[in-house]
Amino acid sequence: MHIFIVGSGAWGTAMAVAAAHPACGHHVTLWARDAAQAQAIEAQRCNVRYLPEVQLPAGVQVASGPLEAALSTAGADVVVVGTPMAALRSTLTILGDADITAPVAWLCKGFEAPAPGQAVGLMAHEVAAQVAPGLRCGALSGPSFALEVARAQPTCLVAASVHAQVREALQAAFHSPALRVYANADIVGVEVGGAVKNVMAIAAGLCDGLHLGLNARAALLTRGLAEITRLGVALGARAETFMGLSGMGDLLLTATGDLSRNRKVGLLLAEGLTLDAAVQSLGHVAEGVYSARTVVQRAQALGVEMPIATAVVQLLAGELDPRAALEQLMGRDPKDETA
Ligand SMILES: NC(=O)C1=CN([C@@H]2O[C@H](COP(=O)(O)OP(=O)(O)OC[C@H]3O[C@@H](n4cnc5c(N)ncnc54)[C@H](O)[C@@H]3O)[C@@H](O)[C@H]2O)C=CC1
Ligand SMILES: O=C(CO)COP(=O)(O)O
Repeated sequence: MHIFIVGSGAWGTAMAVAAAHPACGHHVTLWARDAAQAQAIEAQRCNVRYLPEVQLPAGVQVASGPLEAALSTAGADVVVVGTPMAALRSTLTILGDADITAPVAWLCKGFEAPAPGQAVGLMAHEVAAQVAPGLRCGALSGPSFALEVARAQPTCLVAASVHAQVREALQAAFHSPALRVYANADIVGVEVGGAVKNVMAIAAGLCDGLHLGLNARAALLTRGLAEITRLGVALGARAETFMGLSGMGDLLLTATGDLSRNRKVGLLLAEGLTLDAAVQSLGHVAEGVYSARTVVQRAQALGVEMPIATAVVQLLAGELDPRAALEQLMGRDPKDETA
């Protein structure tokens, strides 16, 4: 197969490496918006800026220049959008205008900040429905740190789409002995799980950075998953999805794994860094920082309570310090666990 990946950050590059690995054996075009970055990746056969120490297999070809032209030259079987959420709308607009007929999948995990003239921020599949309704598309998500995938360490992903053709194309493109790709028709659940776990991972970083203890972290993850599930179900997802790879799986990984950028934001805030300083020090996107407010707005609009996510929003806005957030959460009235 020929796979075209838009965006050459850590994750786009790792997925290019995975698909071109001899175990998968596909031909990949990795498109970078910055020509100088594309040249550097090609010259070194390594993305030193975003994924150092991993060599690109021979099957990866690096491209740049106008995206429309690169896409039409490539004639890809699958197109993958590996940009952050903030660039999804503009990228899907280009793909929609180019009348791409191949299946399209995005890798980003977030909720959009409200676009101009829009009351609420959208999930990725809602953005696609707005700007590129003709695309056959879906999400590729699940617990997966880029570095481990690029090193062919065992990983499971989930391909989510309402179109069986898209789910099957993603499995054909990426399934290998190192990378199992499950299919799930519940795109709402998969997207909510992938986006909201980033917000919970910021909270988990804070929890660990403040040395609140293992009990506290287990409580945070469990009640965090309850919040994620409540919001997802209210948005139309199936509750079972949140016990899967994009729910519990990605929450566990991101909230406890030190490769997570979202968790790192929480750890750095606990050290007393400002949000700007924490974000600057990452050198990569931490989607939870940008999604948290939209997540809470969508929850409020549906009458869904999300006390942990709400505390994260207040913390990120500088309206609450971590200790006050803890008091706010622990001071809530007793509740029925399953309510
Ligand atoms: N890094 C990881 O382990 C994983 C990341 N993700 C998700 O994938 C998305 C991308 O993450 P990373 O690659 O890690 O981010 P990153 O911060 O490493 O790289 C972002 C890349 O996107 C590029 N970019 C930004 N705007 C663009 C545009 N308009 N067109 C083309 N390229 C553009 C940047 O130049 C940069 O190369 C995020 O939503 C993240 O949550 C999902 C699973 C794993
Ligand atoms: O989504 C991820 C792992 O599945 C990556 O998480 P971070 O963006 O927090 O590094």
